[in-house]
Amino acid sequence: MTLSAESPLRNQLVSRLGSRAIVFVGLMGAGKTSIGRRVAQALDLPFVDSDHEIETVSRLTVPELFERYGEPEFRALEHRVIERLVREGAGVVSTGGGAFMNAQTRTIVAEHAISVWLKADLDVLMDRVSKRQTRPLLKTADPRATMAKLMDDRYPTYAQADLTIESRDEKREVITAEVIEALDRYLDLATRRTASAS
Ligand SMILES: Nc1ncnc2c1ncn2[C@@H]1O[C@H](COP(=O)(O)OP(=O)(O)O)[C@@H](O)[C@H]1O
Ligand SMILES: O=C(O)C1=C[C@@H](OP(=O)(O)O)[C@@H](O)[C@H](O)C1
Ligand SMILES: [Mg+2]
Repeated sequence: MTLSAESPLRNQLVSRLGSRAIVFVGLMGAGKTSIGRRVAQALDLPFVDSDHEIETVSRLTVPELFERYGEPEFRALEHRVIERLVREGAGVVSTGGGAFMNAQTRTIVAEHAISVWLKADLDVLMDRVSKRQTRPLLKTADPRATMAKLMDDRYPTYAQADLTIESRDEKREVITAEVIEALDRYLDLATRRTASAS
């Protein structure tokens, strides 16, 4: 899906968005980084991936951060980075899979952003994460069982996001278009509600 910067649909959506960011949440492999980037491109908005931003500010990779300083330090930095990005209204922000589990991060996101949960089933997630070995949490004896446990632990929390999109085995362009349509419907409804209340 490509919307030109002058497209009326794009302009209406972006104007209804105001200073809010669009924040992607969901498990590793759900497509937050790749779909987030495409949504930003289609809407002509800036794109930031929180893992990438963390790597820039720390000058370490995510696996190096986990190894040298441990997960709690990574989580603290992740919260600070996301808080800054979301408060800045930084366009589209794709978070790492654990970020939305932090209650303070969820509060900041609820106040300053529209959250989109990319939801995928276990087979899809495992297929996608198997291509790269860059996720420390999956360096276990049984990564599939680890991912299944993370689904159980995290899905009730991801479900608190404003929108849920099934990130199934479909072309990235199809999922991107579905996200934009869902955002458009959500913002349209919110605008109507505000208009009828005033
Ligand atoms: N709809 C899709 N179809 C095929 N591959 C996909 C799709 N969405 C994401 N991917 C691929 O799956 C891998 C994981 O996606 P990524 O965006 O890094 O997920 P996340 O940031 O949620 O962990 C990447 O190689 C990405 O290109
Ligand atoms: O689920 C998690 O806790 C993590 C997800 C990763 O990001 P992606 O979800 O983009 O893979 C990255 O932040 C880190 O490895 C921890
Ligand atoms: Mg990612």
